Amino acid sequence: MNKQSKIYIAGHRGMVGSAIWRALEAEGYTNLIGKTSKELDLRNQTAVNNFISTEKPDVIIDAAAKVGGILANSQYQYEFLLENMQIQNNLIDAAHKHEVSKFIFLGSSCIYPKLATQPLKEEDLLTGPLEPTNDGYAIAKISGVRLCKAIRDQYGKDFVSLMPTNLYGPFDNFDLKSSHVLPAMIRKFHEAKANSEPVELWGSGTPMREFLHVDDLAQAVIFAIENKLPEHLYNVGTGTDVTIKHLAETIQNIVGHTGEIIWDSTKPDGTPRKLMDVSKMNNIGWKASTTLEEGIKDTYKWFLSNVENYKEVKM
Ligand SMILES: NC(=O)c1ccc[n+]([C@@H]2O[C@H](COP(=O)([O-])OP(=O)(O)OC[C@H]3O[C@@H](n4cnc5c(N)ncnc54)[C@H](OP(=O)(O)O)[C@@H]3O)[C@@H](O)[C@H]2O)c1
Ligand SMILES: C[C@@H]1O[C@H](OP(=O)(O)OP(=O)(O)OC[C@H]2O[C@@H](n3cnc4c(=O)[nH]c(N)nc43)[C@H](O)[C@@H]2O)[C@@H](O)[C@H](O)[C@@H]1O
Repeated sequence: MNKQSKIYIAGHRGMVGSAIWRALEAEGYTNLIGKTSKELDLRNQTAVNNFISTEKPDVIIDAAAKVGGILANSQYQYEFLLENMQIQNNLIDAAHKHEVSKFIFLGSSCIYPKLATQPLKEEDLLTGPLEPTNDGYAIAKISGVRLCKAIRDQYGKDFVSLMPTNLYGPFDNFDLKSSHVLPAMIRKFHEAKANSEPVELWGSGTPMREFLHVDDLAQAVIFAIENKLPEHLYNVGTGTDVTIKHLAETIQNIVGHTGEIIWDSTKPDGTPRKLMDVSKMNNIGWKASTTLEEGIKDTYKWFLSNVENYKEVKM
């Protein structure tokens, strides 16, 4: 790819899409295109097909999806399964029909079996039952991985799937019903700190999670744009994880909250652990560089400048 290649970032206003856009601009890419969901509903097959046939991008990055934390995923399984399959099927098939030369599909670490041996290797895919709280979302993402693999194997095209671990950073979703844990904790501790009120967190605090700053993921995507990756599927993470309790204490310290933490055991824990084996991606040349503490500080700083504009998401 050269710096004038036309790159369509589906979902360019989201946390991931906007980070990829910023990173590509910073690298000197000049021909980026994006559409909001109002301008182009990616669930609409005809509209997607027309858009891709008119624009003829060289590269498509699929960062558009219905995304949410553990509660939203478990409550809206139908929408997470259906809408994600619609969005990715429409994009992948239009890219195939209109000779897009590179397609980067973004999935998630929840595609791997709930109780797979840790750390999770790419080869663990489809070797056991999924975590029930995100079964719909995971099945949609697995089908996206397999669709890209089928095109790659059958037609020799450069379609590749990157599986990021739990992500966070600027433009994250801070809506408490639909967000992931890290932005939820930032908001909860921030709002409780003035009066040292107690903060209620979900589950037992014992599950372990790996967290990657979204700017590091953006670098992995640029790496995949600039290199033809030899395999169809790569894990993208830091290779280290922490307990949810440790995450809570770290965020509590950074935000400056001094009140009590209460664990609400009526809320689900989800999968006990999902640490990625990132050796494949590390061995070909990409590595995460942001520490969890630096990343949380950066995200809290962003949150403070945008505190008036919480993204309240209707699932
Ligand atoms: N967040 C994480 O922890 C995480 C972890 C692993 C993988 N990922 C993956 O990364 C990708 C992006 O996630 P994110 O966190 O950036 O989510 P996000 O902030 O919610 O952004 C999602 C984007 O998708 C677009 N979108 C959703 N439905 C659409 C539709 N019907 N038509 C057109 N556009 C639509 C939205 O567009 P509008 O803004 O225009 O409505 C939005 O920009 C997803 O594939 C997700 O699975 C995320
Ligand atoms: C990356 C995504 O991760 C999602 O799983 P998953 O890591 O459990 O998603 P999270 O919603 O980030 O939750 C991670 C852990 O943090 C706990 N937690 C504690 N307090 C809170 C809180 O206030 N809000 C939230 N949201 N969690 C909280 C939650 O119970 C769970 O054990 C999947 O459902 C998706 O499919 C996707 O893979």
